[in-house]
Amino acid sequence: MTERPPVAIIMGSQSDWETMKNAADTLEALEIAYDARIISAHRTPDRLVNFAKGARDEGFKVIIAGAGGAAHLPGMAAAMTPLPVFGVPVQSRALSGQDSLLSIVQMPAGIPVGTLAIGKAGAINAALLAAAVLALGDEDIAERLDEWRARQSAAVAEYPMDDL
Ligand SMILES: Nc1c(C(=O)O)ncn1[C@@H]1O[C@H](COP(=O)(O)O)[C@@H](O)[C@H]1O
Repeated sequence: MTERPPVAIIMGSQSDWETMKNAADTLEALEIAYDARIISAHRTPDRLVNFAKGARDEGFKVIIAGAGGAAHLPGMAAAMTPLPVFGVPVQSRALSGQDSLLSIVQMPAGIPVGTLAIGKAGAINAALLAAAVLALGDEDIAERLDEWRARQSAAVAEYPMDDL
């Protein structure tokens, strides 16, 4: 039997993929399998209910949810699953992602969403946090995460250069 991906990346629209692909690429760099799906609390509510209620039984361990504007997806997913949900505010055109950020971050006590930064950095960090959660119970992932960080440190020059 092939092992089920531990991470689900869900997003409100195809238009979010440009941002959320950064989470997928980061997971790939860490050799962590994921399943990416378009699910909208607004446009595909039944798909959300089916996914969120069944996510744990499907074998997922962490959910990364990206959405823009009135970004209800991460919170609604969190309401229907006990799995940790990391929310990525996608940068909206009208309000530069401020709307996405505030929609995701300001959850009522009792249903947490771990909210990341707006856009690409948030998507990358959501993947790294997902990896950190998985690393608690998986030494191979822990090792790959350490190596990833070491590579990142090594790539930062110690002194600034002119004419780059
Ligand atoms: N915030 C949500 C939800 C949701 O929260 O369920 N569903 C779609 N959307 C967002 O609408 C924006 C515009 O979507 P379109 O580009 O499809 O018009 C996207 O950023 C999406 O995440």
